[in-house]
Amino acid sequence: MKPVITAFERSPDGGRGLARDMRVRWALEEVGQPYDVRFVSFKALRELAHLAIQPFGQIPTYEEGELALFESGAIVLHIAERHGGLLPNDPNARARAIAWMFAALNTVEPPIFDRSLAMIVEREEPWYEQRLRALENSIRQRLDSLSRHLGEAEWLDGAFGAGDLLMVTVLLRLKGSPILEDYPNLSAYLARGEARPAYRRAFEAQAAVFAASNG
Ligand SMILES: N[C@@H](CCC(=O)N[C@@H](CSCc1ccc([N+](=O)[O-])cc1)C(=O)NCC(=O)O)C(=O)O
Repeated sequence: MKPVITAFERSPDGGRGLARDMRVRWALEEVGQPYDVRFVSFKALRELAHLAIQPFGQIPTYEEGELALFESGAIVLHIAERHGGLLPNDPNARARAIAWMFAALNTVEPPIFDRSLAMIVEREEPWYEQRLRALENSIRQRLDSLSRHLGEAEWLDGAFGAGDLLMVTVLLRLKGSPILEDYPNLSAYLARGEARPAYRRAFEAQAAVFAASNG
């Protein structure tokens, strides 16, 4: 049975893969699991039918038989647990890989996401420049630590896994920014993620949705 995920019928990110269905698409492509997409409008996000599976009125969701899941990180973890290839079998290595999933979403993503949101909705505020500087300092603090951990390694902890998948989608939001260019090993790490065939298939799929909605 093919799982069904939800995504924006018209993504505000212009097909750049920043909406969080991208990480679910990528995980499904990495494990070779075909899936269907139910596209939702911003209006539909607020309707009871969607709130019943996503209490915060957002995408993505993941439905498979009786299971309905929300939270992109939890969905990636579920996919990794149901299929091989995204988490190590060794219990300690698996636990460390899950720690990196949390680090991506809980430690690194927040200032990066908040900066991208601030640059859209807070530009006119009197305190915008100060807030932007504070957010960029927080981002640099996180990237200093991440860059130091990664060093010249290919992935965060051994083979590519769910923690790398999430971390790459987090860093994607900084692609092309002067901040990321200050960390050559993180720019190369992002490029390695983007070069994966499964990433390319997921990226092209979400980009095609935007192109079709823009047609
Ligand atoms: N913690 C949740 C967060 C999900 C989430 O942020 N969903 C967003 C889309 S991805 C975040 C996002 C939003 C916009 C852009 N963009 O580039 O315009 C990119 C990414 C959403 O549904 N927003 C609609 C709403 O809240 O009303 C998860 O990880 O699943």
